[in-house]
Amino acid sequence: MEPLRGAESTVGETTVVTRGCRLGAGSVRLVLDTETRPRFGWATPAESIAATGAAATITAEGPSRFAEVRAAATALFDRCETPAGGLPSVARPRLFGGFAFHDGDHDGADSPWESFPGAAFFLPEVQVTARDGDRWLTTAAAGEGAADRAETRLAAWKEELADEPAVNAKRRPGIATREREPSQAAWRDQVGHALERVEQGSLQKVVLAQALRLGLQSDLSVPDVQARLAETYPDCYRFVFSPDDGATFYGATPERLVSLRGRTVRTEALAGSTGRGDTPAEDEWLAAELLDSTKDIHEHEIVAEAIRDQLEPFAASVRIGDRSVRRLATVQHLRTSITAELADDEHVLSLVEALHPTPAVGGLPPDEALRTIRETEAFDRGWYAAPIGWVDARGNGTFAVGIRSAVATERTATLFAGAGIVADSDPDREWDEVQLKYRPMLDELE
Ligand SMILES: C=C(O[C@H]1C=CC=C(C(=O)O)[C@@H]1O)C(=O)O
Repeated sequence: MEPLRGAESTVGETTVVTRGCRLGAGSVRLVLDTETRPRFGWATPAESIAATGAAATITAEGPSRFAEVRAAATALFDRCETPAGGLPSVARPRLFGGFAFHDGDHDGADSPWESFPGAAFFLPEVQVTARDGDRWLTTAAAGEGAADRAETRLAAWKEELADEPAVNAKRRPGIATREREPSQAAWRDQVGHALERVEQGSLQKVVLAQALRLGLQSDLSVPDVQARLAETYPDCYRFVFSPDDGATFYGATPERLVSLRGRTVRTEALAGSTGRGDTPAEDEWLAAELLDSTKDIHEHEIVAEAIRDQLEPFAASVRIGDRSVRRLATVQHLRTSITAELADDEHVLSLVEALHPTPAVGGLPPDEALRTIRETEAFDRGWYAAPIGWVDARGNGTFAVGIRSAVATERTATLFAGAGIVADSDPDREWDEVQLKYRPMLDELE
């Protein structure tokens, strides 16, 4: 069907019909394995979702992409007919997608992001949600005969999902070639230039990233990778998005940008890192050192304060939790949870727009940091470190920050990772930190 573009939306003409039913226990893997595009996967400790096929799509470009998607999403849900009696919240249709990191084009050499617009969302033809030991199937169809098609789809997928094929997710593709951007020598120069700006006082913090381009020895199965990441990173947001037959963006990110339920906002500051120890005692020692590190606390507080400042105009109250250590398989981070109660009803995409990019992935002041990133990084960030997630008809939703991520085709993968540069940052230590942040994606490929 016609894409529903943010600016030139055709949504007003379209009626979308949704249907849903309960399926019972099981996984959502079969939907992720489908050849149909777009496809989206989302897994948290609370729920797993797989979605495929587009009953409607929304795309937008440039700085107004957040507002355009918000307007098109609202218009689309206004045209959505749900079954009489409604659907339980777990089974309600959602729009899945995300945004590019930068406002404008940033075409580095050989960008792997060709099939990723500035913003892309879709209302899936098929959505399966697993939560609390149950699975729910939701189907949608648009235009003429929509109700019949949504019902036929429901019956067909209900049957399809009754049998779960056994899958062996153990095989990794293997790595044939590696290409780093930048080299370690060039990185030292880049961090040196950023530090000069910090010393001059025009910049407090900038997050510089690196890219690792891999050629793979055999075909990559992203659903297999996601199954393995569920074992190693169960507490992270595990996501997969293939907008079309081109590349797939996937990752296991520890960082929530924002979630909104009613008027309750949950977000966090995650910045400041150290490694894992070989023993529990060494882990504890590293965590204690991190909690005591003036440089890391400074790097972290810039993020916590910026998030509080961005939320305050929307909020009746903002609560900043205690600083703690978030321990992941290969790294440990400083983390502060931040919650807010909104003064009025808001759409989650308004909060996404206000918060992105936090200084955990951009820097401070934001404009100077973004300029430094554009002038320094010789590759296209694409959707790396940008908001990815879902939104529903009520304007609720959850968005993660797309770090610990890769963009891949069957035989190539480009991994991204970055580090916050502040006064006192040491280029070689930051280099080592970036290598640790590649591990979640790298370990699943080699
Ligand atoms: C930018 C990344 O991590 C951010 C999140 C946690 C800790 C970070 C740090 O210590 O630099 C970064 O701000 C990345 O993983 O690519």
